[in-house]
Amino acid sequence: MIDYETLKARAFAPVEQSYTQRDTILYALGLGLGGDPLDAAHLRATYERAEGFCALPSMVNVLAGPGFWAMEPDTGLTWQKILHGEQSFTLHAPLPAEGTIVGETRITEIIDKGEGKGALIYSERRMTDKASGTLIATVEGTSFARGDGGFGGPTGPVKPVHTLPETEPEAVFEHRTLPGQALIYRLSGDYNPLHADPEVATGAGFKAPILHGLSTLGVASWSITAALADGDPAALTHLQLRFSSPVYPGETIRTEMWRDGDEVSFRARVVERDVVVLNNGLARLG
Ligand SMILES: C/C=C/C(=O)SCCNC(=O)CCNC(=O)[C@H](O)C(C)(C)COP(=O)(O)OP(=O)(O)OC[C@H]1O[C@@H](n2cnc3c(N)ncnc32)[C@H](O)[C@@H]1OP(=O)(O)O
Repeated sequence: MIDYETLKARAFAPVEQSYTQRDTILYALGLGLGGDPLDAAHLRATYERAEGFCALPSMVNVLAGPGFWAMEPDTGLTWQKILHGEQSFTLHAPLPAEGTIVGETRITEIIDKGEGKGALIYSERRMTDKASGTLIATVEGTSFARGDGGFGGPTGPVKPVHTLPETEPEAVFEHRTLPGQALIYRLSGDYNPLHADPEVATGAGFKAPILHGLSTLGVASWSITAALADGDPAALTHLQLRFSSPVYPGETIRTEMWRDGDEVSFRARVVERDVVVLNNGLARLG
């Protein structure tokens, strides 16, 4: 059972993470990039000598975080039933391809959706470049704790969601994920067994381990810049979305986009099952 005051005040020590170009490339491989090794856009993220090689902006989501802290025994959370509900990130400065980042995490609110429905845990991480002191990024996430509703906490306000146009998408981009993608992606720091252990996955109600939501988010982030920013991944400065359904590794993700100046509304669907997996997306270029 969640104790509202205790969980909201949970202290997270600052996390200092040094990473190299090898980590930057491993992150990109965990999005299924490199699956087309003759494609310049794939190489730009996976080969350090390629022209325009850089860290993908969405990598801020895996750096200097507290890990899957819900598994720690004193949280009161049913960690096996937690799903990633929403995520956003904003780049205040480009993410270096290697360096040392300090992340400071806090829980900003916990919303009670009711018994049998769940709880929303909102968190925020501010990420600073250690060498220069520059604020690099702000990352916000929502955990949907399906087993922990009815704890007597506030029932709102919830974060507003971005509304997509009702017209047909103006651009689409397809990316085939790898069957072993979750096993690669987890090496960037999210070791939740839900993404690797078949027994844990079936226990949580899935037919097999599901892909990390943040890997799907990385695919959509990269796809937007591949389709609308001449393949320059660093053009992406903000992205927010809601995870609407799980993805199984090996499925094809089609990102559907509407552009309005620097802003791109988007959603993504799994082609094989025709299911929307990312919804209410908003990205900013430049
Ligand atoms: C630790 C795990 C890491 C991972 O990476 S997991 C993989 C990535 N995440 C996912 O695959 C999650 C995909 N999303 C889902 O499966 C579902 O989506 C949810 C289980 C999260 C919710 O589904 P349902 O309970 O059927 O939602 P509803 O009946 O459509 O709405 C109930 C209330 O919940 C709000 N809500 C729905 N989806 C989300 C979301 N993704 N994040 C935050 N809130 C959400 C709605 O608005 C509504 O609220 P109101 O009752 O006030 O009208």
